[in-house]
Amino acid sequence: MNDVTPLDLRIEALLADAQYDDHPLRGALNELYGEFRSQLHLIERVTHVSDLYQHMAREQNQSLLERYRRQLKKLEKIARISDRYQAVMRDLNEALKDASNHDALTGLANRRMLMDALRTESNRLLRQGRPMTLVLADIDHFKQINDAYGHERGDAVLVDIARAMASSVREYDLCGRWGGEEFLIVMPETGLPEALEAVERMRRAIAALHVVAGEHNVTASFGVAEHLPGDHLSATISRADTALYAAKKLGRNRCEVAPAGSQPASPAAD
Ligand SMILES: Nc1nc2c(ncn2[C@@H]2O[C@H](COP(=O)(O)OP(=O)(O)OP(=O)(O)O)[C@@H](O)[C@H]2O)c(=O)[nH]1
Repeated sequence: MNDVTPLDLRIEALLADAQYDDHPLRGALNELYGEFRSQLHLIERVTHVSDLYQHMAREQNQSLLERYRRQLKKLEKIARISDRYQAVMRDLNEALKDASNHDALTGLANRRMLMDALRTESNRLLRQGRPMTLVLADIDHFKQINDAYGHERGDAVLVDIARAMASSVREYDLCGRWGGEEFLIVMPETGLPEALEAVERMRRAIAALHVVAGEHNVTASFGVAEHLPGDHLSATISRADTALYAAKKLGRNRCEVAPAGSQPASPAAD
């Protein structure tokens, strides 16, 4: 409501005064004042509607802001869940990769990982023109452990021997389980003299476990073959195997070195 001003009071008093009833300007003043009041009323209504509109717009803005904040919170929650899900998937993938590359019993590299490493290393060494050495190790009289103490004890001995061998090689050598009670050690950029030193460390570490198999302390035999750039992998593995067989024949708990250069196996497996 508009306030009544002193001018309003004055005009209203003039219009009410009987002495001006016949004044020629009275009618015009009355009309003008009436017009003024109705314009004022109109302005008040427009102002009121505008206030209402602004209030509604403010409310709408606030509810939009509120909805935006709620959506943002939901999105943040979804992003957190997605991050956690991705981390779980990453861990699962790692675990899967780890399981597919490692032997479940000993934790060493399995045959698949050994073959991958062999291919990678032989290609790298071919480019660099450098040798590597492969060592096949086989536990002696292992069957007697199983026969005397049971398969579980045999498994435990395999784990101990695997640990002893892996800790006897350098960190860039790869010691893996080739199968059964047989192990393969890949020694990149390694010539025969260094490889034989590592084999001797392994042989001693196994003997030092003092695991008894029947009448024997458990030992291992080793076959060593140098892989020169250009050699076929399958041929080198085969030479190491032949040398291992020779070590067994010559009394076990020893190492034999394959003669250089002979390529007995088919290169098709490379
Ligand atoms: N406990 C256990 N035994 C295994 C495993 N893999 C292979 N073997 C056993 O290892 C034994 C290997 O026996 P053989 O091949 O006769 O060789 P060995 O008794 O070690 O004799 P030499 O190699 O000639 O010195 C077998 O009895 C297999 O059952 C395994 O994962 N766990």
